[in-house]
Amino acid sequence: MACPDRKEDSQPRSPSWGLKRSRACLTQEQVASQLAMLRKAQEFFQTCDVEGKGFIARRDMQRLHEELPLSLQDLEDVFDALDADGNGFLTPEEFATGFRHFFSQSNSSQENEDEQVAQLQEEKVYQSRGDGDLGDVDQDEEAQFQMLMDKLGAQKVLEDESDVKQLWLQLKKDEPHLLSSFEDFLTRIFSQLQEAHEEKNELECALKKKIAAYDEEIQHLYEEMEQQIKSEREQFLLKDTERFQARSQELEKKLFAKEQELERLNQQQKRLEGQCMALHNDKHETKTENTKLKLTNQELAQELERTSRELQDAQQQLESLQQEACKLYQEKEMEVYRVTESLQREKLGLLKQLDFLRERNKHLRDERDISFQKDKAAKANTAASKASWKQRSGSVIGKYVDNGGIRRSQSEEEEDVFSIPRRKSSLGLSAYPLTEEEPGTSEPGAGGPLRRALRRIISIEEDPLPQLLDVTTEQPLNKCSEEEGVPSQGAEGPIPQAPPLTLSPKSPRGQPVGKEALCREEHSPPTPDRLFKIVFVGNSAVGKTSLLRRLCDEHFSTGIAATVGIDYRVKTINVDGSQVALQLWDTAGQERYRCITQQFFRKVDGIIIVYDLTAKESFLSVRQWLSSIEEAMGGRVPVLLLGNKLDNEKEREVPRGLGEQLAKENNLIFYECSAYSGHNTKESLLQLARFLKEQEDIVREDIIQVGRPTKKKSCCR
Ligand SMILES: Nc1nc2c(ncn2[C@@H]2O[C@H](COP(=O)(O)OP(=O)(O)OP(=O)(O)O)[C@@H](O)[C@H]2O)c(=O)[nH]1
Ligand SMILES: [Ca+2]
Ligand SMILES: [Mg+2]
Repeated sequence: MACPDRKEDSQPRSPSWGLKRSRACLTQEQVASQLAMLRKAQEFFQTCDVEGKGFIARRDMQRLHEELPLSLQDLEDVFDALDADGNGFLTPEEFATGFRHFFSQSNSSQENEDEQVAQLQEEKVYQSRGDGDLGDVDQDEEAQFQMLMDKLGAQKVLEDESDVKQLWLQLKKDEPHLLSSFEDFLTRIFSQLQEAHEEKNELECALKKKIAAYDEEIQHLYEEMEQQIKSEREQFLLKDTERFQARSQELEKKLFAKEQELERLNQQQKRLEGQCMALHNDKHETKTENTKLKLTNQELAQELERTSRELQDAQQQLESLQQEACKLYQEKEMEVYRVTESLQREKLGLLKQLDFLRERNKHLRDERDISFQKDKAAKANTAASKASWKQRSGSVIGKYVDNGGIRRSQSEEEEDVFSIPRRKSSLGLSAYPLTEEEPGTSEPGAGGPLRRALRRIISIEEDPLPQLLDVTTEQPLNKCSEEEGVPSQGAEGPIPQAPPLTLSPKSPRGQPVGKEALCREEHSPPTPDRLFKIVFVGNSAVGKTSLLRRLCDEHFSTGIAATVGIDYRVKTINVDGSQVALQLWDTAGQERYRCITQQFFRKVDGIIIVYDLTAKESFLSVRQWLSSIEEAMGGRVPVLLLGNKLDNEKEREVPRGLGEQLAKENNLIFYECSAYSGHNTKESLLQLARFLKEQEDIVREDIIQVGRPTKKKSCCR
């Protein structure tokens, strides 16, 4: 823009410009000028775009300030005017369009100026003419020429009419006939020029249109490109966003997984913490328990110490008691020995008496025979003589002389009288000397000796009841003490009172204590041929007394008081065809009576340990009972273990298996029974009795084989 300005300024009225203007009336000339203008515009554009960017920025325009005589503000205005779309850049097209526009404007202003100049020149010519001598003629000619010009419309085409005017004036003057030709020529020329001018305008218009179309196309392309870039960018952004989203999703997933993992770990940690806490608590509890147990342990140890001290004391006491007992025993033995001696002396006396009586008897028989023969002769007195004999036979001797039937009752009587001194002389001496002498002294054919030899040698009379028993007032016990009591009074002098005929070979031993009970129960069966002494032991309230009552009375009585001291009953049972009398001793289970009970162990044939299967501790005490039996008898006695109260199954505390196991371990006979229902009571007793019988049978065989007396008791266990 500055460039044309500059050219305008530099050559405003140059003759070449006037030529150009005249040429522009022609189409070719117009095109050529347009091209030249474009070139110029291109040149100017390149000048402005020093860096060759392809566009001009505002900055580039401002640089021209130094080269052009324009202010910065002017340059700014120029730039704004050229920047048609106002984007701050001037494309070559914009530049060219602007340039052309500017040019055309400046051209039209130039034309106006030119016209004015021409008028001024014409005025000057006219003035000069007016100034000359030819004033009127010239004015005429001038008017004519002007009219011609006007007619031709030359003003529009010609810039300088002076040449044509001079030529026209010359012709008019010199050759007026040519003037019309010249005027025709001018008319033709001017019309052609007019046409060319119009053509040029048309071309210019077309060019403008084309440029506009071109610009539009470029604009369009530019827009398209921009659109494309935009879409590309959007696409790229979209892709990027997608990628980003995918990536973020992936990351989110990962994050989620991590979070879950974290959660899981957290939970695990919590669980572990809980466990830790629980363990800690446990530990704490265990610790406290431990300390408690330690304390208890210490206490127990102290108690143990105390108990062992007490035990020691008790042992010492026991030892002293034992020594005392031993002394007493020896004293007793001595006394027994003395009594036995006196008895033997007594026996010798009695034997002498017996001899005497036999003699006497013989004598009497002889006498009777004689009198009988005498009476035969005198038959009238038969009845009287019979009566007198009966009265006699009432005497003791008569009884003795009588048959076996009488002999039995006699032996009973005899026992009543004699058994007591013999019971008193018990303990070891027993009836041995008696039985040895008896075969010789007794009548042959009495049938007794062998049988008696096989009989049980020891009977319960050998065991004086402990003095404590005198306290108990149970019926059998009273009888026992009565029996004991009566003869003991006469023990000092039994010989004078006893009739001489009482020593019977048929009486192997005294009737056992409690024979009354036995006789009461067993009236019909014959006298039992064996007797065993059995003792019931076990904790208090296990049902020993109840069992005894069930066995002897065959009923269960409620509300039994705890047994005090010792009591007994006799029960005869049939064991495989033979009658066996069982002397059943009931002991007190309470702790304070234990020492009394233990004294009984030494002289028993069998022991029944009872426990209550609904009370565990009673079962646990069984081992204590076993050891005290072992202590007293050395394990030589058969033991029956009874678990009582089987009827009360729902309160059972001791499983059957435990009882069986204990029995197996200690080689015991074992039953579970009920005194209440009677279940297994007889069966168990029968089993024990059978065992005792078989055991005794073996001993008997041994005695027969060896042919000498053996100690009765044998071990079965
Ligand atoms: N259900 C049931 N109760 C029984 C049975 N035997 C005994 N009893 C009860 O057990 C309690 C004690 O019985 P006792 O026979 O006096 O016991 P004990 O062993 O003689 O006791 P001490 O004399 O103190 O040694 C009583 O209340 C009886 O009724 C039984 O077989 N079944
Ligand atoms: Ca622009
Ligand atoms: Mg009892």
